[in-house]
Amino acid sequence: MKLKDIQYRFHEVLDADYGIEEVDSFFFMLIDFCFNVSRIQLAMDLDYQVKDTEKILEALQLLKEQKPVQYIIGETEFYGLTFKVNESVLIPRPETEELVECVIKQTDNNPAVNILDIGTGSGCIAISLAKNLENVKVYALDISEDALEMAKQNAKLNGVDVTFFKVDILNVDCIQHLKFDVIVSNPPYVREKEKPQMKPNVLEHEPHLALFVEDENPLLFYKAITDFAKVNLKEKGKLYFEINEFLGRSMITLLNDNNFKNIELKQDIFKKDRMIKGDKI
Ligand SMILES: C[S@@+](CC[C@H](N)C(=O)[O-])C[C@H]1O[C@@H](n2cnc3c(N)ncnc32)[C@H](O)[C@@H]1O
Repeated sequence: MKLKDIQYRFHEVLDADYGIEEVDSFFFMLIDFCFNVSRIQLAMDLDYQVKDTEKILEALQLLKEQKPVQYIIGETEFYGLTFKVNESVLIPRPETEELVECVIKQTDNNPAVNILDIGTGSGCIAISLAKNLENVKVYALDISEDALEMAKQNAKLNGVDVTFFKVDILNVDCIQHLKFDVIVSNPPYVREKEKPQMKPNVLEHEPHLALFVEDENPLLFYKAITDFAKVNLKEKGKLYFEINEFLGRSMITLLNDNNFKNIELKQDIFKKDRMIKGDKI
């Protein structure tokens, strides 16, 4: 079968759900994954033929069912690194790369540093920091055994040493003895009431444990992590959060009320409040 005919079929089946550009991007990712054929190779040979089409047509069906392409392929890219992903971990987002960038810039020239990533999921934050910073010891925790399994595979894949713990940060007691220079977290922050605005591929396939928090207590995780940081950050240690774009002001108040200083609220590339940092005095 000609690849061009498969591309035509992709557009026929998926354009109404995703739009032309996104469907092309799925198609090119999938021909690379299924046949090891690049977009350029196809452009140079428009009659390119493939034999075993079962895998790509199955992927087309899964996309129609709103399964994210990253779960179909089983991996994604984050901060220039490859991460394995499955439905037990959130697909790492570009906004989170900005958080990593910010931690790296502010940690770069420091001597030996202990870092903790809370709610590590795929391990994307912890592993990117371990890969890009020298003289760091990186720890990461999550409540989900399955997510930790994936994160451990990703640490191995990227050749870094990260110590993982299974911990419920809302009921934490077992790592009280460790002190950190940096604590970073992208915890669950989507309020249940925001569900109607979410796309079905996120809502139906990504882990709700990673996404949602009750409407009545949207800062639940931030409060617990701030309390934890008050005890477990070293003096002058830094606390970094990715945040819900609607809760920037409340987050400033939370950090202020807990005596954090040099608070910086930052926006992402879409000009939405997305990151906050505070220093423990
Ligand atoms: C928004 S995801 C972030 C995943 C990853 N750090 C990232 O940025 O892509 C939040 C993570 O917090 C974890 N989590 C949820 N409740 C938790 C709890 N009570 N204690 C520890 N981790 C929790 C979820 O399993 C999920 O991996």
